[in-house]
Amino acid sequence: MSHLDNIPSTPGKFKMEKSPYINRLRLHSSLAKLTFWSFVFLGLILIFFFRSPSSNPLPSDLSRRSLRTSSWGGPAWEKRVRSSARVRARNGISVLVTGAAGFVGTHVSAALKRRGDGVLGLDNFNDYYDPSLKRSRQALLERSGIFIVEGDINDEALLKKLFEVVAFTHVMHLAAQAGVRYAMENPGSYVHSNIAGFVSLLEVCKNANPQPAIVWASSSSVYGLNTKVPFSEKDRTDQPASLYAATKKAGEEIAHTYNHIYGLSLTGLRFFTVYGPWGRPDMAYFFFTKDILKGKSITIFEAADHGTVARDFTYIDDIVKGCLASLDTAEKSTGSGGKKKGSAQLRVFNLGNTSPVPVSDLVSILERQLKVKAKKNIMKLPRNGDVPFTHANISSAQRELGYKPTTDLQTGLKKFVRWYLSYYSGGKKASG
Ligand SMILES: O=C(O)[C@H]1O[C@H](OP(=O)(O)OP(=O)(O)OC[C@H]2O[C@@H](n3ccc(=O)[nH]c3=O)[C@H](O)[C@@H]2O)[C@H](O)[C@@H](O)[C@H]1O
Repeated sequence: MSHLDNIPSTPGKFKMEKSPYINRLRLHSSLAKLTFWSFVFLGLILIFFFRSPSSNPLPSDLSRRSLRTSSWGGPAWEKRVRSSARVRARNGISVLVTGAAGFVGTHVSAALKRRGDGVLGLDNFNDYYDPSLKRSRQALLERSGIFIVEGDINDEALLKKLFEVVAFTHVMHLAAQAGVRYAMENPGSYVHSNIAGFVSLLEVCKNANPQPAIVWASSSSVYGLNTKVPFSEKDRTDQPASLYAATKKAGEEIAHTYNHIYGLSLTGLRFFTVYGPWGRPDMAYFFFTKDILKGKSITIFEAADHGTVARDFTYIDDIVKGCLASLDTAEKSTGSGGKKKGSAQLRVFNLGNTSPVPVSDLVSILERQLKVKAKKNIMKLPRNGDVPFTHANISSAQRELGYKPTTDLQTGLKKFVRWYLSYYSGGKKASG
């Protein structure tokens, strides 16, 4: 019988005085096991921290929509960031564009780069609509030397790092959860992007030294159920019809707070139903085009008593001009390192087209341009966030920014249809 045969099967019953040698052996083996498992545990913790720079766990519905920050940092990454943000024109500005792979973000980034400004993009590439369209926009921007960092505006560590690498003079904040109807399906995503994300960005901007001037996307939807037209910036904005509108309105109040406490220069732009090439597949003009071409029926909403539903559709190039003029006229923030040194600029502008068009007319224009008759299904405007009409008064933007829209819906849709046909005939499938 060997010594080991004496070890009782139940360790707790082992008697030290009876077998001191075996006891020592057990003690050594326990210590070895303890050390081994401690190393494994430590290793797992290290792997977890090194692999996720964004340590905030996200709610499952948000993580599903791929909002996690992918890996960033390191000398090669910093070099790309610096090179993309390098100003090439005399008196140029360096701009961090959030939501750069989005519809407006792509157009604004490209326009800034064209005039020699430094541009760095940031986008989380979530799957609210077909991410492959966002990747195509990214490829387009890459060709003109714009790098889009893949990350979420809620990732303050990443934002801080970006400001350490580049002293941005301006932020064009376009990252948002858009869409008025989707807010009933996924309300959390609106709070996450439009409120928490905006605060996270402002926190980093307020601590930056120098603080950047910020221009950001509000929305025509803040006018909610107002009946007085055209909508003016002086009108009330306290009756939002959707959670989307409510989060944009909250953004305007949050902007006031950061301007008041920290001296951040902030300009909010109330966009009116922006459309055009590289647009958003969740918007009516886009999916109407897709469905008309497929022979699928489309639903056209009508207001009470068969009333017309109309929008002040605004072409993307006009919006881009308004964005650039806002950046160019933005005064510097007055604070530094989180401290206010004096009062700073706080502005809100309508950027619309000033000529509302009934949705039924939008459909007629599409039918003519696509040379296909739409199968129409008329339905009462559902109570899901939609408002019956929008109409912008743009006198303030005209005066302060020199903003003057020049593209009517017919001309703008022609450009959109041309892009749509060429993009989706190139092997891409319209989805989302
Ligand atoms: O200005 C804004 O701030 C917002 O503009 C946009 O919202 P909206 O003006 O509602 O655009 P969009 O959905 O294209 O519906 C257009 C019209 O088609 C009607 N509509 C819509 C769907 C449908 O099936 N049938 C229909 O008639 C519908 O009733 C409406 O009259 C952005 O999506 C939003 O993110 C925000 O930026």
